[in-house]
Amino acid sequence: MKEIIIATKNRGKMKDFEGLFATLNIKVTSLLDLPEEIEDIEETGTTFEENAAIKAEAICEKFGIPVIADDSGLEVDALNGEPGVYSARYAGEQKDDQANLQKVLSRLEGVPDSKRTARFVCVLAVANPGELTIFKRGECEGKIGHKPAGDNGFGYDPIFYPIESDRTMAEMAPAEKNKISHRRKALDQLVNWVREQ
Ligand SMILES: O=c1[nH]c(=O)c2ncn([C@@H]3O[C@H](COP(=O)(O)OP(=O)(O)OP(=O)(O)O)[C@@H](O)[C@H]3O)c2[nH]1
Ligand SMILES: [Mg+2]
Repeated sequence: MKEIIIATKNRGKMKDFEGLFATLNIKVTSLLDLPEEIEDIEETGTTFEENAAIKAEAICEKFGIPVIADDSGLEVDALNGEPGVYSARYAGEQKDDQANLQKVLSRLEGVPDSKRTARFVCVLAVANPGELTIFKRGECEGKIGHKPAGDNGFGYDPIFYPIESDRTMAEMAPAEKNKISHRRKALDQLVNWVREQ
């Protein structure tokens, strides 16, 4: 079985990836699974692409092997695209999913359903030693609800209704989220690209 490192410390993302890569017969290892502790990588970019490249290239350089990184987030139209690249730390440095989603809900108070459109974005960067980093992007359109619902997933999943769904992403089974998610779409693009090589 092939193995690939995903430059992430986010357990929610890793759960998604484990499901997504299982069908490809690839074992995924996160930065939390490595024997040595990996220092936090500062995400100084202002785009998903920049931050994904920073993470993938830092770990690729350290180990000299191919690495995938995921930079992702939620863009809410009524908030001019916020929280965007700052999704993980929207309510502060402690990366608190509950506080983050409550902040979105309170900023959207009084905003009618028709204006609660949003999307999840996922950019995957693949860094290979001595090669240019490549990027694949996936987006999942939806709407922000009025209160959290569901216990699955992570982050903003309990307040995000994918388009034409009457359930939030946190109310969906993991396999169901993995059929329609931004992460799934970005990975599909990446798999297609690999097949074309
Ligand atoms: O409900 C959600 N379902 C998702 O599927 C999803 N994907 C991303 N997000 C949000 O966007 C941040 C990523 O920020 P991010 O890419 O910098 O990752 P992170 O800092 O959490 O971990 P790392 O991969 O950098 O180690 C996350 O923390 C979440 O708040 C999601 N929320
Ligand atoms: Mg991060």
